[in-house]
Amino acid sequence: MACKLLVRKFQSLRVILEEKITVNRERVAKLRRDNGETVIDQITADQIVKGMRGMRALVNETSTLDPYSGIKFRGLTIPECQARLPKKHNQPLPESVYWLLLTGDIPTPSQAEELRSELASRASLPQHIEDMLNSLPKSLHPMVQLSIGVNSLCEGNQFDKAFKSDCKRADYWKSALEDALNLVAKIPRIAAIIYRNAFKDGKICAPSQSCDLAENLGRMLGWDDPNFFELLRLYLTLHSDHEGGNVSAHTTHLVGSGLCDVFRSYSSGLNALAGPLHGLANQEVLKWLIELWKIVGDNPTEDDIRKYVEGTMKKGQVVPGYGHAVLRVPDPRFLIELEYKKNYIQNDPLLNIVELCYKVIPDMLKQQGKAKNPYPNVDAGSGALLHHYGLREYEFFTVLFGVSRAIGCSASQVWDRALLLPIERPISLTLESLEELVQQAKS
Ligand SMILES: CC(=O)SCCNC(=O)CCNC(=O)[C@H](O)C(C)(C)COP(=O)(O)OP(=O)(O)OC[C@H]1O[C@@H](n2cnc3c(N)ncnc32)[C@H](O)[C@@H]1OP(=O)(O)O
Ligand SMILES: O=C([O-])CC(=O)C(=O)O
Repeated sequence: MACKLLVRKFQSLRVILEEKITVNRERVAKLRRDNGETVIDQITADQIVKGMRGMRALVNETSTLDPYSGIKFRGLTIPECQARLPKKHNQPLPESVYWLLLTGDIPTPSQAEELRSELASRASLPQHIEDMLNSLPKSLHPMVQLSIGVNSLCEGNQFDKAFKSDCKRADYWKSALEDALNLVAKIPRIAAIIYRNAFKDGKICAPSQSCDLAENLGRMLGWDDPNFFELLRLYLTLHSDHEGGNVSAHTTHLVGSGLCDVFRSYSSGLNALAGPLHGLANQEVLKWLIELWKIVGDNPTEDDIRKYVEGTMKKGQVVPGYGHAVLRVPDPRFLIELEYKKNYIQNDPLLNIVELCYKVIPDMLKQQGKAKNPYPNVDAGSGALLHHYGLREYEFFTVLFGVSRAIGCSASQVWDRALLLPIERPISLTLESLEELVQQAKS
């Protein structure tokens, strides 16, 4: 018996995906048939001991990252997404970003609306998950709470049902899509409950059927400010995806490759995001900036900033928000954050400090001579923008990153199942065997 149609109400997205999946499966089959044994790259010993940097080893359809021009979502830069995707006010709707990442197509306004309405209809949580979240200690880091909340969504997931039934492997993507839609629809409410419990009075409004994902998130967090919703739309676009090799996307992909459903895979991805060298930098930057602001006041000089940065470096710490494993230019996402400040925000002292840091820090990192990329990344500016609109509890910031990254990671997981990608299982080496391999390669 064939797998039942799980995405009943959602024919257009499903039909579009089905057509594209058929074409892309044929591409994979042809690639393997004609060129499966073709050597396309070499690996150095350095890459093996230095975090696989530059090693091209994963298939990921949703986005690509160029060291010099930055991220492209399905071939579109973020400014192109801002110009071409259906939007509300001036920023793309998160739903249109999701449609783009899932299908590779720019949605029509009615397709974006269809997805908006579908996600809004799924935005509430089962009562027992709300109760469970409400029972967590307020002191538990918000990212741990988010990971627990997302993990708990796996109960009754469609992917496990399909796996345990006689659903064909070729149809797994359909249940993966169903779960992916639920993840993206429900994660804003998990995030908002965590925020309201940890930092406010625990009361929270219900999600609205008529709002987009960003406005619903903003309202449930407790805001009633269209400008904040607009910032959230930008934030959700900027952080949604960064090709497949970053720590959170790669973790999600790896866990999913063992055929874990998207909730458990992404819960693992969230734990990966919570590392200070990755998504937690979002929080670390603001903590660092607030300390700097306290010391230097509203109108610091470049020398004031230099002194503070020197202090960070002398302690042997990284300057948060600077550097990148792939990018070799200022992160285009950071430049868009500065542009947003220029267009919408007059004279915010903390954001002025962010700009002054950008003038001073790259030269200092160049002088230090260690960081391969001395420029700011996305985390250098996003927290100060949230701070401007009154969201100041920086321990919560990476949760918003996690809400956004669910869009890219879950779209990728649908494609992992669509392309029938197998369990990921590379081979590790002991130092001894690596030394031997190096000797063999040289002789
Ligand atoms: C959403 C994101 O995940 S964006 C990244 C967010 N993270 C941060 O902002 C934290 C600060 N930045 C960093 O720690 C790093 O630049 C990373 C993790 C982003 C990239 O790491 P890598 O690819 O290993 O960087 P790179 O190859 O340039 O590192 C070389 C050396 O420069 C140092 N370095 C890199 N960035 C910085 C920095 N911002 N401040 C000080 N030193 C740095 C590294 O610690 C490393 O030192 P070591 O040789 O003593 O071990
Ligand atoms: O690409 C990376 O390694 C980190 C990053 O900027 C992201 O995940 O957004």
